[in-house]
Amino acid sequence: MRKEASSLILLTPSQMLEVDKEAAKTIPIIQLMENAGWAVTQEVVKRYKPCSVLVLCGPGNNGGDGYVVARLLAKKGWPVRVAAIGRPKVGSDAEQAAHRWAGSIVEHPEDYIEKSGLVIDALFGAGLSRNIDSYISELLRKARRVVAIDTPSGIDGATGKVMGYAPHAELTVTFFRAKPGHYLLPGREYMGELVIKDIAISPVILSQIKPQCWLNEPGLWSIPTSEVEDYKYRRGIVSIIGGSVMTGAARLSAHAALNVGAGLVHIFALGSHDIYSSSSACFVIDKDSLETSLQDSRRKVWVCGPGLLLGEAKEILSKLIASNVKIIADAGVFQAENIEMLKGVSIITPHIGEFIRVFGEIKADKISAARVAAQQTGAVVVLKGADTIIASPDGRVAINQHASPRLATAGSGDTLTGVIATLLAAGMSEWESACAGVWLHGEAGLLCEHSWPTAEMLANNLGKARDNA
Ligand SMILES: NC(=O)C1=CN([C@@H]2O[C@H](COP(=O)(O)OP(=O)(O)OC[C@H]3O[C@@H](n4cnc5c(N)ncnc54)[C@H](OP(=O)(O)O)[C@@H]3O)[C@@H](O)[C@H]2O)[C@H](O)CC1
Ligand SMILES: [K+]
Repeated sequence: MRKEASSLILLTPSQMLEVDKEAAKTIPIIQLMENAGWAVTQEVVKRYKPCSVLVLCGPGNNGGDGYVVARLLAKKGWPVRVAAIGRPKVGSDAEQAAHRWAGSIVEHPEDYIEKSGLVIDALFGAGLSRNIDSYISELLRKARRVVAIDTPSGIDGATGKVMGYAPHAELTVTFFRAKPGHYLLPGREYMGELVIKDIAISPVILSQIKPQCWLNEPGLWSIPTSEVEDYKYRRGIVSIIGGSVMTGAARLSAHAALNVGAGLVHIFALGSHDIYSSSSACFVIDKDSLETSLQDSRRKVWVCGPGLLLGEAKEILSKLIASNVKIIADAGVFQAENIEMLKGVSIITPHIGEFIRVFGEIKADKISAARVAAQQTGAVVVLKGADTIIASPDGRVAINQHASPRLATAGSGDTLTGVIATLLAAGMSEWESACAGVWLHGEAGLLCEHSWPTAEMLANNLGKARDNA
């Protein structure tokens, strides 16, 4: 089902704290905590039969949620133990929640954790501020089945990084909106099933927060549908530079473009035309010079990079930039450690190795690095990986989790470039084309998950993927 763009918003832990502050103006935090604890309890009883539960409560509001869960599960007759790892501050909401827990508090959770049927991890959530210490990591290591409140403790909600240690949860229940760390790797691997629960915070607050990050799903963008009066020029023309030596990449890009609905695909071949013209009767192979081809005002979108040698990529890219066409740069273009060369390009699609070659090592995290690269080049950056990040020069970021590891096959990137080019040629914006292209590519991979897809198989599934968006 198509989701509302608002439900795809991801909030960093600091934005979430702002939300809490705003929400507290109308609903007391203790009530939000009750709602959060109730939401977790509901999800637990839905999935598990009554069993012995150990709730590990931290000193902050994450711990506060834990005390509520303990109380509600005990009320349902479940055998519950609570361990307080750090006491809540005097007068805090978490302290109030702790007071409402009438049961005992175990002093040595290490004596019970292995024997507990379920461990509720309510140690740290949005307020995680440093690495988990060795006592806590050793304790968590002993847990057999973990349900995490908000996030498994130790996962940085902003980046998905593991701060020292984090348990692998079976279920993670978060509230209002998810965080980037729920979907970025390695964090995503620690969530188990992720459930986002409404705890009565009004979405109106979001307009004050000005979110900049989304999960990449249909709803964030929409792809033009075919119309009765469609004709090839309205569907859009994609022009692809074909390498002189490595000809497979441009052919795959072209194949993908046609399969995902391009009206027309031109290939401008740098070497012999033969291999390109014999690949598909549907490709139009340019006979004119590049300069003449560029004068055709209907040909607004050009793909430069797949299968190109460095010298070829450099020379052609500068000519394309000078012609003011929209360019999607990939592969061959990233052989140069040169950011300047990319200024004037619309979309770049590097994988992590290519990204590092051009922009240098990732110092902080992938989201910040992709944002900076987008600002430096003025291009939408598609940082490809199992958690592809799409970053716009205006600061917007989308995280894609809609993909299969089986997409990691030779030529897969070339097909992605062809898809994005097609959407751009169909009139979508750079940002939307990049986001939608990444999702369609993922969907095509998921459609052939029963096998080990080749890039050609991926390309063949793109039409169906477009219909599913
Ligand atoms: N809107 C909502 O979604 C609501 C969420 N709720 C829950 O509240 C938490 C966030 O609560 P907060 O109190 O801000 O933070 P935490 O409970 O996650 O943790 C803060 C305390 O933990 C200490 N801390 C942090 N990291 C470590 C560490 N590695 N080792 C030891 N102690 C640590 C921190 O200490 P400081 O020295 O940094 O101050 C704090 O004492 C959210 O996750 C939800 O579960 C609410 O229920 C309301 C609605
Ligand atoms: K937690």
